[in-house]
Amino acid sequence: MGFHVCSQALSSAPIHHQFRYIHSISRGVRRAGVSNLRAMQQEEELKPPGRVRVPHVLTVAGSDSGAGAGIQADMKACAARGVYCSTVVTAVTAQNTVGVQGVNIVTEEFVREQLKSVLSDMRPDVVKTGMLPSPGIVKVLCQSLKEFQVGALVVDPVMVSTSGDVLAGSSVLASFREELLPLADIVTPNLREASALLGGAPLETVADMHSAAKSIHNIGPRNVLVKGGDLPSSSDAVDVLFDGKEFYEFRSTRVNTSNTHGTGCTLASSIAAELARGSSVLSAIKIAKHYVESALDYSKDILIGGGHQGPFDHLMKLKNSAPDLCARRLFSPNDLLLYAVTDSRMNKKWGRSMRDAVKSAIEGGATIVQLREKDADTRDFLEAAKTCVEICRSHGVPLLINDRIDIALACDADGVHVGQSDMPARVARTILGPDKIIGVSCKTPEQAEKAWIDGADYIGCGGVYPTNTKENNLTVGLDGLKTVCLESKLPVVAIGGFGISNVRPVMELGVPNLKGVAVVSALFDRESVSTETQNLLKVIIGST
Ligand SMILES: Nc1ncnc2c1ncn2[C@@H]1O[C@H](COP(=O)(O)OP(=O)(O)OP(=O)(O)O)[C@@H](O)[C@H]1O
Ligand SMILES: Cc1ncc(CO)c(N)n1
Ligand SMILES: [Mg+2]
Repeated sequence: MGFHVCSQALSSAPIHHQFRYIHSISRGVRRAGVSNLRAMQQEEELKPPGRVRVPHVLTVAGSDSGAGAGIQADMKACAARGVYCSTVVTAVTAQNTVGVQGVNIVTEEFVREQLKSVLSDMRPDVVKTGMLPSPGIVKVLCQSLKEFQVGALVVDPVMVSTSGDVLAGSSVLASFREELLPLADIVTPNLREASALLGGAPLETVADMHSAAKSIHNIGPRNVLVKGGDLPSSSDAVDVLFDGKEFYEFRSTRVNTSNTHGTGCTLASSIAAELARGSSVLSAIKIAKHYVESALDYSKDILIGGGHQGPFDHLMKLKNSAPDLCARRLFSPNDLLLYAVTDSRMNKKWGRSMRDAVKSAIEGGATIVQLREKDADTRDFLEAAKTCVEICRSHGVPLLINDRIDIALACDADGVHVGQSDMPARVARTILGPDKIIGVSCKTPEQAEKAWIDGADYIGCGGVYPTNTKENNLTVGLDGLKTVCLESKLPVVAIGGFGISNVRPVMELGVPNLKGVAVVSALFDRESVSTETQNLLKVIIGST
């Protein structure tokens, strides 16, 4: 995305959090009352020791039953940006990807009550408004904003949904112009809303957006962002900001998708979220726009609903549980049956690339693959790992990386395997999140218990037989393996010195937790990896 005119304004300002931008960005809401800074200083003094205040946006908006726009979009956007979001509901809509089927307006009295509950107690940093369906509700809001001061006010002047349905009638226009906009730090109309605020002349070009931004600024808001998501002729998604002095154009690549329901609400609440985190207006817009573009790009091929405009995925996670889209599925202990661990030295010895080694193992029937790379440069390893992820994913086989959490994240592997002196599993889980697979090497029941507590998915136990792929490695033997398996709450894969000749006794131990064997030399220190894998698999299946 490009940012024009004034990029130096984007350098991030010092982080004194709320106090800083309260001085710098806003006037309207605070001008009406006594110093908010003093109130916040007092609050800071009263804060119990050891507790931290978190950035907080209050959204005053309508509910969208389809959850792509409105209150639901605001909450998801704030959550995605790490900001708490409280909600005052102004209307409940029956809405889906086809359009708006019904609107039920909340009474002015009850909007007032919700505002009072939140503003008097929870002290949001920023208020963001969306659907305000009646002049009475706008009035109640403006009164509350004057009574309980906030750090900034972001107004998304929602009037008509993209489906063409009216969410706030023309009677609200006058209230917007006369009461709400003069209090706003930033107002974010789309093309139709900008046109309506200015009496109806259509906006068709970026030049029109510039003059509209300037005219709306005369109504009183401190900043005006005219959004060009619906500009028909533009290959970029261009938004124009006027701050009273200068124009700024924010451009991002137009994502080719029909899943754009709620982009406007999302942009405005992301701007509010960044303001709450202490950004300047310019930085907040830049970050918010980049976020919307990323979320649209991530969601461009998801399918929710049969209408012409679908929602998108604010948290960019939904595809994790859609196997059709990324061929990644949740970990199953049965994946451990024949676990192939690559070895860089063996690959070198046999003149194979990591990619070819992995491909042959999968062709032979390996059910999970771990890349164990001790020699390569990080950059080379990453490139090879990316290729292996593609191969594994196209075969539905999980791919793990030994030890290197950074590589696992960078190549989007399915998880990691860590040893007792690598990154602790608990930290790995925090970094990788709940969806990645984590395995831990364990030799004792105590280590297995710790792996379970730390949130691992399986343990690797060994070396069972002596092996030369690991120096100074204590052998636990079949008895040690059995003890760990009986105690472990996690599924176990046995490792260490396995081949066709000695795998059977392991599989015949008869402990339910033992789910498979992990093999290095017997697959990769051989002429044909796929043949060896196939033959070993036959023995394993034969003995289970
Ligand atoms: N296809 C797209 N690709 C990238 N950015 C987009 C796309 N569509 C909209 N945007 C961006 O999303 C933001 C919201 O723009 P838009 O003009 O669609 O608002 P809106 O019409 O109020 O949204 P809503 O659909 O919620 O009513 C803007 O920053 C816009 O540039
Ligand atoms: C409730 C609600 N607010 C805002 C919009 C605008 O996208 C919508 N469609 N629905
Ligand atoms: Mg739109």
